[in-house]
Amino acid sequence: MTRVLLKLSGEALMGASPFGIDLPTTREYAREIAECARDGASIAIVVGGGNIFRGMAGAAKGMDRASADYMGMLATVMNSLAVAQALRDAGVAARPMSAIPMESICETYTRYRADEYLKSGEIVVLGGGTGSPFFTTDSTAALRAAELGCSAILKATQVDGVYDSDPKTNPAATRFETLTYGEVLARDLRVMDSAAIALARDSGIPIIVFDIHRDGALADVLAGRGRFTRVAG
Ligand SMILES: Nc1ncnc2c1ncn2[C@@H]1O[C@H](COP(=O)(O)OP(=O)(O)OP(=O)(O)O)[C@@H](O)[C@H]1O
Ligand SMILES: O=c1ccn([C@@H]2O[C@H](COP(=O)(O)O)[C@@H](O)[C@H]2O)c(=O)[nH]1
Repeated sequence: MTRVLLKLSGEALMGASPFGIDLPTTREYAREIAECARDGASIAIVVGGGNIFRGMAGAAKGMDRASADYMGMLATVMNSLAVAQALRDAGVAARPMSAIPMESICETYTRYRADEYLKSGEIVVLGGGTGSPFFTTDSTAALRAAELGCSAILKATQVDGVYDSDPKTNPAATRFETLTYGEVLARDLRVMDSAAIALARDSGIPIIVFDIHRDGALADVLAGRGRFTRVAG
């Protein structure tokens, strides 16, 4: 069975709203993820928090960086509860787990338990990032992919791959089909942070960057079809 780590951008959960969680959008992603799970994929999800809070933004406004980052991590726990609930509503077993203990809300992440749940066919939805400030959920995705033995990191985001500059600010940006980890780092292509790229490289885990907004995108990526950028060695 293919085991993959799906990194779901927090911003993707906003739908057309300016911030927060748009339930119809979240349910639509959940339906697609559930279908892939029913088709046999074993899926661990790391959820971002950019739709609710970004630590750097808080720090820029005068908060101390670590406190702002903890607020960001709490935002990812809220998102993971919403995603796990939407997955259950879509008919699959899904379990939110948090890197930061908050036992009346959800189970604390341990590698052993997450691995057991995945083996039994559940989807684990990992909130709280790494549990440490000064990191991101992209780094969390690379870390969890390595410790859970995932064959790929699927970065579900707002754009359909890695470009030579940010396509949201440069309409003339051109997309890559494939890149090496070294090229992403050397060219400072900021679709993921450099710590995440370095960790994926050191663990030999390919990263697939794709647009989550397209219908059927996840099933296509799992089948090696569709439009995406593959970052590997
Ligand atoms: N070279 C590049 N190629 C592609 N996208 C890029 C590049 N540089 C910057 N980006 C931007 O990176 C963004 C991907 O980040 P994403 O929204 O997935 O953020 P995240 O921090 O991983 O998640 P969250 O939304 O939870 O904070 C894209 O929306 C895109 O605009
Ligand atoms: O390990 C981690 C993960 C996240 N954070 C903080 O949370 C926000 C939201 O995560 P995104 O990856 O930007 O979606 C992030 O900006 C950090 O402030 C963290 O501190 N440690």
